[in-house]
Amino acid sequence: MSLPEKAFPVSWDQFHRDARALAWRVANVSKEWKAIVCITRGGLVPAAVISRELGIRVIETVSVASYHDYENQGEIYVLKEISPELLEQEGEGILIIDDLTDTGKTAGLVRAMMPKAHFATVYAKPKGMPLVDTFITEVSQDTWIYFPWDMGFTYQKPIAEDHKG
Ligand SMILES: O=P(O)(O)OC[C@H]1O[C@H](OP(=O)(O)OP(=O)(O)O)[C@H](O)[C@@H]1O
Ligand code: HPA
Ligand SMILES: [Mg+2]
Repeated sequence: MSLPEKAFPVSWDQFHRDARALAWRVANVSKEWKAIVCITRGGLVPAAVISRELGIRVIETVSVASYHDYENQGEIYVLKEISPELLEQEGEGILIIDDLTDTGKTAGLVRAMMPKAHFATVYAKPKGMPLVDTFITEVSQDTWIYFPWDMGFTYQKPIAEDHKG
């Protein structure tokens, strides 16, 4: 697996804060969201935080999978569709949540299913930005975001050891 140039590791604390900030932002867009549609799997965690903050109890999932590694996105596929009742009115009043948008391919695919829904992600890279309505933090395209659910504690070498001649 190839590695990106830059790394942006996110702790659980940071993710919780950023997801809560996203809840504040979308609360200012509407007080009456009919439901959240979260894009699994990454959208599940921010959807839980936003659902709690805004009291939205109807949560639907759409499962889109694509990534193999940093450089090769691979084919994009829908593993689970949105239930037909939620697709009525082209997604009006629906809040779509994902953890991030990168190339924008996932966002483009789900947006096409519900053109009137509001699309929100916690993080956004420049290529995906035009496809989302609200996001919290911009991250450069050559950065890989490391989410807390993908990580574990490991030993860190002291900085001085890398500088020994
Ligand atoms: O803007 P894009 O280039 O389409 O990339 C963004 C998508 O990629 C990741 O999901 P992934 O497909 O890896 O599946 P996962 O959520 O199950 O990890 C991430 O959670 C977004 O959904
Ligand atoms: N981090 C984690 N998953 C991802 C990313 C990223 O930067 N881009 C697309 N899926
Ligand atoms: Mg995803």
